Amino acid sequence: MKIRTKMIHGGISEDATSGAVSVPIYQVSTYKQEGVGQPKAYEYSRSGNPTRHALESLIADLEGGVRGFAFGSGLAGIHAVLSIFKAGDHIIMGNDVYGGTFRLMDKVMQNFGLEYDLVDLTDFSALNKAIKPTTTALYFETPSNPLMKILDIRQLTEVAQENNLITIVDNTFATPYFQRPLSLGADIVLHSGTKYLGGHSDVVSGLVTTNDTNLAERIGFMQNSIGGVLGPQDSWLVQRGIKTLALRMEAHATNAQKIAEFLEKSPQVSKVYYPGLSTDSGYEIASKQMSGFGGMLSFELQDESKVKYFVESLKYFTLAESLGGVESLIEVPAVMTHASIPKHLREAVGIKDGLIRLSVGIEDIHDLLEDLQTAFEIIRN
Ligand SMILES: Cc1ncc(COP(=O)(O)O)c(C=O)c1O
Ligand SMILES: N[C@@H](CCSC[C@H](N)C(=O)O)C(=O)O
Repeated sequence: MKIRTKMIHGGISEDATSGAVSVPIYQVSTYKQEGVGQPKAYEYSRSGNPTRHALESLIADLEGGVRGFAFGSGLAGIHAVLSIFKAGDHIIMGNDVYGGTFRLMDKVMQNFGLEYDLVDLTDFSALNKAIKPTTTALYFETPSNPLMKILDIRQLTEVAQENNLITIVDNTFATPYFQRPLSLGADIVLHSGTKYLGGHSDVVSGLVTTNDTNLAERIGFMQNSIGGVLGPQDSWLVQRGIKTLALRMEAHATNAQKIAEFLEKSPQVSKVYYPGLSTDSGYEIASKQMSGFGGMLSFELQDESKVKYFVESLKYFTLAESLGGVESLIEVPAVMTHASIPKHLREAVGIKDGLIRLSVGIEDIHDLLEDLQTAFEIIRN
């Protein structure tokens, strides 16, 4: 089955008992048992729920995993995954990750004894130097949030395998439509389902999958033990969102490419970060491992002092945190999505105070370009 068909017919896509072509919302907490300790398919909705199970089987199918897991947020999913490790284990994390992921590692997991180092994973000698006898996993995003840094999944997983490390890839920006890390050697893939998978800025969720049955067992144990599961209504919303993922991702990427090319030509812009530009440092690897470049881009203005004025001058780009919905959003990572990373660390990886991030929606491109053009004119005057 091709990926576009899988989005509609993959996993569990209809109700076995009624024939309903959309899996119903099983709004239930518990299930009648046939005898003492004899549940049928489900026993309690934290441990399993048919609507959530349908979504979980879909993400596994889309990413090529053996089992999927749905959580109440992307961070709840990341927390469950990091919880499979033990105190003293060391994790190497890409140095350009979502601010909340950094905060979870630095301020929460570290208190439980998990150790970590942030490493520039485009630099293989830095990676090799960072590996210690206690290193157990390699964790990264590609494209990364917010610099759209592209990491070579195949090469990184080869290093990880040579050193017995588990590779965990946050595939939120690319989605399984444009990139499937498990097929490139990764062990665990995770998503903020809040973003492109849900696709309509109306649900917070997290999805995880793996192609390793032992890891699936460990993640499943943590999902049930910690309990940060996704509710049935939200599971249904995410599954519905995924049905149109292919169409949306094509539209996001087409618009983002045009906006990136427009920004690159603007005299008021000093730098554009978008892997679909042939001048971008990630273009070559992205062309190899992705089938499209996605809908996210960042840029810097020549005059950093105009950033606030610029982002507040737009009509169709809503000033808001989050991404991946049908509507275009704009934000300033240093003070919004990545404010939880200390300034010196942010600046060391290149997240300047003036960096602007766009989540390019699927509106008419002419309106989006006109909106940006008008804002440039406003700040010039
Ligand atoms: C790349 C990435 N991963 C994970 C997360 C966490 O997801 P959530 O907000 O759904 O917890 C986010 C954003 O929040 C993100 O941008
Ligand atoms: N204020 C929130 C930050 C949400 S960021 C949401 C998303 N990952 C994005 O990058 O836009 C927090 O502190 O958690």
